[in-house]
Amino acid sequence: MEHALLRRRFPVDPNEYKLYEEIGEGVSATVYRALCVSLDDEVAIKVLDLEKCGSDLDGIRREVQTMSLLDHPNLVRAHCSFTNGHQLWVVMPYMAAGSALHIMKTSFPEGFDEPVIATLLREVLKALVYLHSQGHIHRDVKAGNILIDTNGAVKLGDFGVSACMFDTGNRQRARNTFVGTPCWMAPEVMQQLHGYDYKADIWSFGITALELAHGHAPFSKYPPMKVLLMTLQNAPPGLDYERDKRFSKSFKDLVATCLVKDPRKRPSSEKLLKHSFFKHARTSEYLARSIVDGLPPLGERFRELKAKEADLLLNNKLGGESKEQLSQKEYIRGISGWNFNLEDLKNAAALIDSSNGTCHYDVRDNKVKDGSQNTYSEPEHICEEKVNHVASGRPAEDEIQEVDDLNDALSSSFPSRPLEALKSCFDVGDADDADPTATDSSLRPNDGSVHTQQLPKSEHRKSAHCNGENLERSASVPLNLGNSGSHKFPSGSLIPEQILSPYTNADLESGRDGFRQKNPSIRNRSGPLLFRPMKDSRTHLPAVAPEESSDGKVVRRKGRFQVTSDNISQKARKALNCPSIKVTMQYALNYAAAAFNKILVASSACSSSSSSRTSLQIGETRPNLKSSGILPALQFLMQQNTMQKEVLSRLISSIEDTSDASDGSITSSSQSSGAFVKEKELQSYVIHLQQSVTELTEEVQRLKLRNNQLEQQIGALSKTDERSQPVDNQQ
Ligand SMILES: Nc1ncnc2c1ncn2[C@@H]1O[C@H](COP(=O)(O)OP(=O)(O)OP(=O)(O)O)[C@@H](O)[C@H]1O
Repeated sequence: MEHALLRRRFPVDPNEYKLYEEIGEGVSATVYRALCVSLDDEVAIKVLDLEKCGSDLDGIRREVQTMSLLDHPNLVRAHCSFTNGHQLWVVMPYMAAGSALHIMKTSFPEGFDEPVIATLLREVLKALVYLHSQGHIHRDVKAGNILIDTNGAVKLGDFGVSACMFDTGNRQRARNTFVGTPCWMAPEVMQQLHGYDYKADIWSFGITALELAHGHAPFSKYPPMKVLLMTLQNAPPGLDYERDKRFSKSFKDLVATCLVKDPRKRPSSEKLLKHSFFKHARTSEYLARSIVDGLPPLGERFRELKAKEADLLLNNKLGGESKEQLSQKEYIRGISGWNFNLEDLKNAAALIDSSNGTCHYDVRDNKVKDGSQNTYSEPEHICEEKVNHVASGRPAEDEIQEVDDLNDALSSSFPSRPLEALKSCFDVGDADDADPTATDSSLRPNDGSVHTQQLPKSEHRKSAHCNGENLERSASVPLNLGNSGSHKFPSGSLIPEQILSPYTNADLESGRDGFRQKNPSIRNRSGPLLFRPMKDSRTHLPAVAPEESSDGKVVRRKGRFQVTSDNISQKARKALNCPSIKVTMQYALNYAAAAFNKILVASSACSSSSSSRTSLQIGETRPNLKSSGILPALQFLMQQNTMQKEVLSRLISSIEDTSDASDGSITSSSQSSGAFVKEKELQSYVIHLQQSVTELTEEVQRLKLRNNQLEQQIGALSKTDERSQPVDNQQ
């Protein structure tokens, strides 16, 4: 393991780097090949737009810290990081072969051979064993994050910083519910019922194994909502088909071991490393020989892939089948997204063939696949995921009917995209709200136009590419990297205050309210990379649990929404029991939870406005709840409540519509006296606020502890410098 003290010091000045071509692109970051001039070392620089991630600067700081503290040969570790204008630059070792996904797309569209897979997975698993032992969850294990060097060295990338990528617009809301990419996402992460732990990485690891074996992840051709539905309802995917005959029994067993729906039944990473499959693993030299040698330069491959994507997009538009194809492209890019169109839910259910328990695609799908990715054109791919109705215990017709019920139940209130209507009502003040279908934003080439606040990314990319390959540019040349007027604060030492320095105290003081209004989720509650179970959304909201009604009848209660069981109509009851509506309700609850978090933030902002210091420094984020400070928050809360109540009322009445006229006993607290209910709600929110304060205090303690560790490291580094000084002088 590389020792911290022996590391070379990478400069924390953007002018010390020469940016070359673009080699990768994420949701809100672009990765460039670059040269560190003073050290004459080739590096990769990940450029994150802090304005895009502005809603979770705290999260970024925490995660960049994490990135600097973790140290393992199979993890990409940041050399240093610093701000440049509105951007955060993270300087990393350059992994010249790129990601396993890039390599597959270029040379192995059908997936790798087993020894290659075993070698890649073993290295990734070593990284996971280390991460888990340090109390971290990676949360984004996938082929796109397995980076390979020319010598065949394998490193897992994108830990830490990745989490902030979702924190803008709709993605920010997505972040509050789950993190990761749907195809690789464990069922418990999707459900968010009981939280999740490091076993979620084991599921993603199993999906990654399938991805490396087939060239794409299971369900990758489906839109996100279908992926959610299929992951939750279907039997886990595996290596069970004709085309998988080439794989050994031990590989099949490894995949089956990881892809168990119950996380408790999945092995730990440590145990998994002992699996017999890894006997097939070879050396890094083998990897270099078999998959790296002969590859065109990374920048060139990246450009070609982008050109292919652009073609696909163009074809989509011309062919008028953009929706399905865009979703595919979304997955080709490995980006998660949201699509709540009920038609998709119905289509997903319609894919289920009750007679043989398999899924199939229609002619249209096939055409799309043929025209886009040859990966999907072979007959065996046309039927790749088996749907296990025995597992779900219900015939397919029922599932289709349930989706119909769900549609019936909701469509009267929300004529189109009902879940988006819920979303927009539960979330306020977000700059990106205008386009609820903005999942597609990530699909647009040069999507700078989507985020109008920041310098356009399109220009950024244009300048990076305008002259074709190897466009060399000094980092000081504006690439919208805005040196002028910016505040540069080196953060090579990764001291949190420095990392978050583009905002001056004055900026923060004068603009905090506006800033937080624009970025309401400044405190990300999903706890990126910290090893603790996700908070159950029910800690924010009244529990979802069966309970006895006053007359002894069981009622189902979801927040303020309660249903008496014996009076509800058959149809409405069915709709409520439908997994889709359970997921729907969970989203609703999660968005309500997100709204609550914003209230917490608002109260924090109010209370801290009297302070002259920035609240973005470690240990200062805790809200100080004074009555004068909390008043605006409570007003905000009341406003929120009214909106939420409206939505819930519409939801209730839509379900009532589906029941018989005689059935009229669906009740909700919205029917109770308004003032009394509001008072109760406020009381309960205040209790939640107090709970959150306690949690924040704990988090501050944790951060302080880390800060101390950092300071010790800095101290040790300074001592080493002092010791080496006399030697230099003598020379
Ligand atoms: N150190 C590196 N060396 C070479 N290529 C890299 C490096 N880091 C990242 N890349 C390339 O850039 C791509 C995007 O980087 P990264 O995964 O960190 O961004 P991201 O926004 O987190 O992506 P995603 O949203 O897919 O998780 C990677 O898939 C990889 O191909």
